[in-house]
Amino acid sequence: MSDAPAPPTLEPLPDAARMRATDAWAIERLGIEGYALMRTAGGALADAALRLAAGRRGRVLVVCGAGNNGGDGYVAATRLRRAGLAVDVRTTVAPERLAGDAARARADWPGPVAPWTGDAVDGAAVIVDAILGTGARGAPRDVAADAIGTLRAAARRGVPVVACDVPSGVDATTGEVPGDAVRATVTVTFHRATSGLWIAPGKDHVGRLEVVDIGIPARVDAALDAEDGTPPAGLLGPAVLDGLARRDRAGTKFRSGHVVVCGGAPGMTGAPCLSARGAMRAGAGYATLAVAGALEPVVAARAPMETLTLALPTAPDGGLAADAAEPLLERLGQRAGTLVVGPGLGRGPERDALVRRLAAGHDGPLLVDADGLAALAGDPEAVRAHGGPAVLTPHAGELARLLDADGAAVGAHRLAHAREAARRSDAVVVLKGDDTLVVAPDGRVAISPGDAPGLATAGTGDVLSGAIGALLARGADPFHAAAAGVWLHLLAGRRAAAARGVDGVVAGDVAEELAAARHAGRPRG
Ligand SMILES: NC(=O)C1=CN([C@@H]2O[C@H](COP(=O)(O)OP(=O)(O)OC[C@H]3O[C@@H](n4cnc5c(N)ncnc54)[C@H](O)[C@@H]3O)[C@@H](O)[C@H]2O)[C@H](O)CC1
Ligand SMILES: [K+]
Repeated sequence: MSDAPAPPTLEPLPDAARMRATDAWAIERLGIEGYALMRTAGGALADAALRLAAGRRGRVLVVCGAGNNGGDGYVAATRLRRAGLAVDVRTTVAPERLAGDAARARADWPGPVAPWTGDAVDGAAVIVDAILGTGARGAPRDVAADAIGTLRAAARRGVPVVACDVPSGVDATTGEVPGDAVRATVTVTFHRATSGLWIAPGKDHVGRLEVVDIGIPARVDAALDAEDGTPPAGLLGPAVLDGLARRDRAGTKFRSGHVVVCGGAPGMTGAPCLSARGAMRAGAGYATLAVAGALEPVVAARAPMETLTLALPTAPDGGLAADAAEPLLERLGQRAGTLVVGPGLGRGPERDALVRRLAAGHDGPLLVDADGLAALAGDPEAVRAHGGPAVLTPHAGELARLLDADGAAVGAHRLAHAREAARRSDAVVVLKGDDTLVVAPDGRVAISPGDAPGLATAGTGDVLSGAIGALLARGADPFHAAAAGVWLHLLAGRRAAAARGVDGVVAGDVAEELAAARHAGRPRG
């Protein structure tokens, strides 16, 4: 059973290399003048600065770097001056280092250009950051580093900052912030937002994001997609729901998808129940809670009434025993189940052995979450023993443990670590956060737009595991199931917050809202 083959079309988020290729294609193959692109870009930057300057007294400070990002800054300065504003242009490099369009933009600026000094921010009403763009490499160095630090301090004091294309110091591809970075009020980016603008920690420097059409035709993206093996990252949106299988008149509860949630331990019986509830509300026709026999009565009492329970061997500590694997595998095989292992599972050698035996023995879709991931600490390769589609759903701390990496390093290099986990496990990895990243072993990436603070509460991860499990059970391929599950969960979180207030949301509300999230705007879906 497989869903529609066409991949969902999400808003593309190219990396810096793809943006350069796009630029080059438009200029070299379509004959679009590079300086025309720069004039449009700089004009949009000036418009954003004008809006921020309204009602504020003082000069606009435009800080220009060595490349075309600085070139956009000179164009913006020229426009702002023409609009009647006092403009102070500062440069982080000697003007003779400028070349090409940037040198031309510098020459077209009718005012003086002074070298960067820290006191330039004094009395500035608005600052335009045109220091580093998609051509930046590594942590800011030299004068650029000094200027970025000063701009950051000015922003902290409340001076609005417009970033040109990307806040200087943020890596446009990965969202990494290797040194200091500008914190923008508004980031004006050109043609398409790059992936780094949506990935933490860079995402937190972007402020309001404006994507401006600078006249590069969409067919350039299509031509480059056809040339490249791996498409650019995509921003999750409603299109991710396209192609998901739906129930039909001739269907049965098993055809709607069977999810088996394996988890639960003394003191943690709610987690598997929330996961099962998420699965049922995301479309599963049938859900089974596979738990330690000693806990089965408790779980049965708490579980959604539409679910079944399966009592399995209990370990001396009251959680699941390693030899629960065989009866569970038998049940999975009988009823073509998707296995979600981990919610509230608890830790310890019995669980370590159980998770490994399940991964190796189950050949249907598998999702490993929470304590299930802890059982694979330092050994994501263990998932490779699993023959079928697999999804891992760690948050940063769980991913650090899985990879035996430093927690702070995972936070600073989220995309790189998610990619490493996907490569080593050969599974789709969902690295959870405000910028949830969905990464496939073949290099595909989908990024959540986030902005659902109501989800920051206990148990919402369990609901997500069930939702993705339901989509896997219905036959979606693991990347599509994971991406669609993350999107539905995000919408459900926003809906729950709209109904209850951000601080009143509990995980059960999110599970209940999954159904409405799936059907919103798609009455038949
Ligand atoms: N997207 C488009 O189609 C257009 C984009 N435009 C703008 O062009 C920049 C990219 O320009 P580029 O010259 O390639 O790179 P930068 O401006 O980012 O400058 C690179 C320059 O900076 C120096 N440098 C690199 N790394 C560091 C560092 N870590 N510390 C200090 N200095 C550094 C080095 O000298 C490099 O040469 C894009 O962002 C848009 O703003 C076009 O204007 C319109 C079309
Ligand atoms: K910039």
